[in-house]
Amino acid sequence: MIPGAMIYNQESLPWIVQKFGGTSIGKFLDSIAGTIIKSHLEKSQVAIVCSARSGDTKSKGTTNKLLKAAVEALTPGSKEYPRIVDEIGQEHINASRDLISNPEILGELEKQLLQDCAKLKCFLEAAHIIEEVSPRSKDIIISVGEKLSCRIVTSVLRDRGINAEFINLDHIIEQEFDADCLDQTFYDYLAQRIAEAVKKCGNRVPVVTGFFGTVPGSLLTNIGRGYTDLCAALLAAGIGAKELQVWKEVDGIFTADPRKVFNARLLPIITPEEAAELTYYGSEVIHPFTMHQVMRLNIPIRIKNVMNPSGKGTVIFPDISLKNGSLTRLGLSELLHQNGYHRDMSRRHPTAVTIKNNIIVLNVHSNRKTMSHGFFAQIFAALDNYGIVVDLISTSEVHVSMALGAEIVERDLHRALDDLKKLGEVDVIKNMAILSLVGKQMKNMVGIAGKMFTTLAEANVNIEMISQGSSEINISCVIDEYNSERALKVIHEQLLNIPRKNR
Ligand SMILES: Nc1ncnc2c1ncn2[C@@H]1O[C@H](COP(=O)(O)OP(=O)(O)O)[C@@H](O)[C@H]1O
Ligand SMILES: N[C@@H](CC(=O)OP(=O)(O)O)C(=O)O
Repeated sequence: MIPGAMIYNQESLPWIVQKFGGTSIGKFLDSIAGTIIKSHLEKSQVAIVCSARSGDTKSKGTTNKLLKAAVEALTPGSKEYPRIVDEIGQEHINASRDLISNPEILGELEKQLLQDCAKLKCFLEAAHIIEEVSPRSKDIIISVGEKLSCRIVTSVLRDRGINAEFINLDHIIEQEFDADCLDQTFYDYLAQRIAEAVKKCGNRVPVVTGFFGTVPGSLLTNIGRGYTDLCAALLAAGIGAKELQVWKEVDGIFTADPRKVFNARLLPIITPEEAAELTYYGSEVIHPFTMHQVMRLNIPIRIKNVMNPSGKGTVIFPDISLKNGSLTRLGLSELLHQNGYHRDMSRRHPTAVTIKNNIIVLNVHSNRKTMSHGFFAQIFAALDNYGIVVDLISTSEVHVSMALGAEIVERDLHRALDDLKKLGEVDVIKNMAILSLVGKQMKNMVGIAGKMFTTLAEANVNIEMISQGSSEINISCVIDEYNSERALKVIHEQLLNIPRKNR
């Protein structure tokens, strides 16, 4: 390359999609732009998808601040929401000044950032006047986070000699869809639309807002927080990428949360079902909708660490790779054996253990002496009426125990309880945790449940409820949240701390 010449995507190379989370952009943009993206451009065409910027933690990040501004806009006489927007604007300008040396690029960027913030202030002002923030308005408010973040990333890349282009997905959805039934047709449409937007960039490196437009029924309601992972997966699917890389601040997926279990092992490979189960039950490494969109097209996901870019990370590999032989092409069949999988993809040992805190248990004991048909149906109808999702369930003929995430609105819970009390005796236990042992086809591992519960008993951990679903992949129990970290550690020690030669 001629010194000083701009770097572009090279059309003959295969695509990879790289997704960067908010805290990574907040803390490591210098190395993301200067090292990570640059080095991948040598072997691939790269498309970047970014979340809204966060400082040290997601809880103090831009998306949470924007949601707070939306709440403030509804508070009579509040002066807080314009202040929050100014604070967000200033943080982004400060970050840009720290990272960009070219005065022209910086000047243009600051102008754009100020414009986005001014527009947001007007929007919030209007919401304040009409005293209404609809789900759709909330989406528009949070979309500013990804816009500001992607503008900075694009400018920093240009400053480092990479010819990047900002892509805003605000208006990507032009067709009508039924908000109550966002099926694969909708996701296929989105994948194709996002890919079209990216292809319009030609050989410039696309920097795509992880926020994707007017999702019917609202993005926050129908997809939820962490939606950027799904956006990246849809782009990977639409563009036919050879790999989706999700960059985080952890080396990959471990046998347990590495912040809590210090000798947790990094898993070089994992099946999508196992990754989904871990994500759902507390190890929030990737948005749960992400997996399906890429796996169905045989595209692997690699979780990598922005603080350790040369690490291999964890590969979530598509099961179908096994069937059509592409696993060998991906260089994974050897890895598969080394990592405790049999050829039929069952596991020799459990894969990981995870904890989901902040759980409520509901016990319903039927008031009839004999089983009346419709008892279960009535329970689920009562919960469904108030949009309450059940994480785990265990039943006998006249007794149902359910574990629910405690983020349920208190009012909805009370109303559901009133309905449930008509069916029988109900008791509610708060501050509980779900402990899940995950592993593909665990039902074939004779004695594993026995070992799990003996280990907990020996550690004096009382079990409130047990569930081994038909999924074959998860044995879960509900324990007191107070015991959760200790339980995680003993289960890891006894069931996952497997000597290398036996793995
Ligand atoms: N089994 C697991 N493997 C890896 N990380 C896990 C696991 N369980 C929980 N975690 C936690 O998930 C977090 C995900 O990475 P991080 O980059 O910090 O998140 P985010 O992108 O949401 O900011 C880590 O902080 C890690 O401690
Ligand atoms: N900014 C959004 C979207 C997102 O995907 O975030 P992250 O990639 O940092 O989890 C959120 O906070 O939910």
